[in-house]
Amino acid sequence: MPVSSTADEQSADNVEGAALPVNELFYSLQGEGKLTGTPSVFIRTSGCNLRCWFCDSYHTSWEPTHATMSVDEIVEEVQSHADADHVVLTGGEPLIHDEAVTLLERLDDLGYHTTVETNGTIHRDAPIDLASISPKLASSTPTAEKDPKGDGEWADRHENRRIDLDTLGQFVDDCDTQLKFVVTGPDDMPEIESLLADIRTATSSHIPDSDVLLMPEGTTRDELDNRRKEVANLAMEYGYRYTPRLHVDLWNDAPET
Ligand SMILES: C[S@@+](CC[C@H](N)C(=O)[O-])C[C@H]1O[C@@H](n2cnc3c(N)ncnc32)[C@H](O)[C@@H]1O
Ligand SMILES: Nc1nc2[nH]cc(C(=O)O)c2c(=O)[nH]1
Ligand code: SF4
Ligand SMILES: [Mg+2]
Repeated sequence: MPVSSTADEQSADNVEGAALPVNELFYSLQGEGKLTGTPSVFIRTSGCNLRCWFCDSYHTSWEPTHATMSVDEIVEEVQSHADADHVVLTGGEPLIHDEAVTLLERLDDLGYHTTVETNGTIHRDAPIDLASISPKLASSTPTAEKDPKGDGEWADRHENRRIDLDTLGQFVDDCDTQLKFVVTGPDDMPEIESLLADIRTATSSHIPDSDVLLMPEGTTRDELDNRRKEVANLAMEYGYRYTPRLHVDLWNDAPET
């Protein structure tokens, strides 16, 4: 479903009941994490509380764009992909929206397996089969040199918001989780190690190393060609999993993939 209206152009006034700003909704293969390769319907909401400089979904964060869809319309479109029994709710940051809970409850009632792709800063009580948490490292901060849009105006806000240990602990307590770190290079590893130790302290649940995934930063095949081997070697060195970005390998940076 191509979506081109902007937040300002379309209001929720003509949508009945619970509604969400949807940037795109499409059928693809899960490209990241433990369920890589699983046919899945993706619902990408718009709006985010962070601003990673590398965000591969620029039109949900730096320049949010969306159509407003009711939960009924979203569910109907999900069901039109008759062969899918997995749904991925992503964004943007999907959990900034109250109505994400209503949507997840409806999908759960219908028997779908739900994965939520989240930055782990907002926890909600909702039926989530896999919380795919990607805590943001210092290397994600949009400093003046890296800011894709301005001069680092978001850097402080991003830095202050990107990690909330209590919230991360709550996710691990409540849900099946994977911790999926975007890795830009070996310099990220000490922060991953110390953050993981802190999260393990913040939860009573065990986090096995097999639930920790290293994913190379990169939005195009060329960028991944330059980084994937180094990140794979780091996964072996530290005993964590490596996750590819299968959709980028297959379709590069095409929308709705
Ligand atoms: C666009 S985010 C949306 C969900 C949520 N806001 C988050 O960051 O987890 C979806 C996934 O893409 C990852 N991601 C975003 N930009 C990336 C990049 N340039 N390289 C690798 N992964 C990236 C995020 O870390 C997250 O795992
Ligand atoms: N195929 C595919 N798999 C994905 N897994 C997580 C994604 C996301 O943007 O959250 C994503 C995505 O954008 N495409
Ligand atoms: S938290 Fe996710 S959606 Fe938000 S800017 Fe970072 S990668 Fe993009
Ligand atoms: Mg993506």
